[in-house]
Amino acid sequence: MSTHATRLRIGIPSKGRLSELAGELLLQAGLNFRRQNRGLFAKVSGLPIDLIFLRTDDIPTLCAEGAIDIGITGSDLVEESQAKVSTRMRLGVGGCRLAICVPDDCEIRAANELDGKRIATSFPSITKAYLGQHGALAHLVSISGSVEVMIQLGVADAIVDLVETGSTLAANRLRILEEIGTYETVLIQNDRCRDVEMADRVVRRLEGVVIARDYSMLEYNVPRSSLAEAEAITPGFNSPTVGNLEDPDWCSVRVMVRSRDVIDVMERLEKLGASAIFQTTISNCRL
Ligand SMILES: Nc1ncnc2c1ncn2[C@@H]1O[C@H](COP(=O)(O)OP(=O)(O)OP(=O)(O)O)[C@@H](O)[C@H]1O
Ligand SMILES: O=P(O)(O)OC[C@H]1O[C@H](OP(=O)(O)OP(=O)(O)O)[C@H](O)[C@@H]1O
Ligand SMILES: [Mg+2]
Repeated sequence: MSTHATRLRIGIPSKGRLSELAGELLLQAGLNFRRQNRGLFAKVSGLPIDLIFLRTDDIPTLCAEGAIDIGITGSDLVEESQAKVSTRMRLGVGGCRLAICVPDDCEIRAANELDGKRIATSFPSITKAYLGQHGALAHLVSISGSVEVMIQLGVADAIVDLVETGSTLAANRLRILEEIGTYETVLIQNDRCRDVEMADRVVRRLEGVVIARDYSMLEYNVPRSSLAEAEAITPGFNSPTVGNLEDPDWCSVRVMVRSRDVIDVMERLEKLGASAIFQTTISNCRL
């Protein structure tokens, strides 16, 4: 039986690209829930936590207002909303850029040339601030989606929108004029959290998953004479674990390595004389 008088409320995207990413992260962190078809509320099994399924762009405001204690949303939406919330952690997913874009064949070369032009965007606040810093006062047309088509529709001369792969820009014959910022999915928290202890527990669980997704465990044997060099290649998250082998001239090493660096690290260790080098996946961790 829980001793918590109140239940922690976590807001997560109900649909869209962040919805699945957020759900997977929570499940991997042991926050098990079952969402009924199109349901907007779910209990987390065995913990005093409720999940509320909300629109991604409403999550910063609802968190600042105290309707939810913590929430998962895009850092772009947090900035745009100017909501008074703290960013507890970056979740390592949903990376994208916000950029000013103009037609491929357009003469404009810098943001200050946009003075007096019409700009369509779902990010009017960030756009206004950025243009202001660059000496341009533009007429903003606030749109909630399909922003890239607005120039063709004759509504705008330029747009400010999110870019990930750049394929939407290419399909609409647009190019990036200037990049305003880079963003990713974050966990936010309000200052009047109902259960700070439980919120910290959720953060620790998510940290375990986010770090585990980024790192692999590498194990190898190396001659003791080369250990210092091997440790320089694989310094580990804190420090490598070194063990003895039957042969006193050799030792074994277990160490965390960023997954994207593993192939390169393996090659360097092999050159150094290491053998029996194994990479294993980490599915969760506490450091
Ligand atoms: N390629 C991308 N385009 C837009 N947003 C992205 C992209 N990659 C990551 N994101 C992040 O996802 C957030 C949008 O998430 P949301 O859950 O609203 O998904 P969506 O698929 O854009 O939904 P919608 O159908 O409302 O457009 C952005 O604010 C941003 O933080
Ligand atoms: O660089 P890319 O990989 O092409 O991704 C960027 C595009 O994806 C998003 O649109 P979304 O799919 O959310 O549609 P929307 O315009 O209806 O929001 C965003 O608004 C861009 O249009
Ligand atoms: Mg969208």
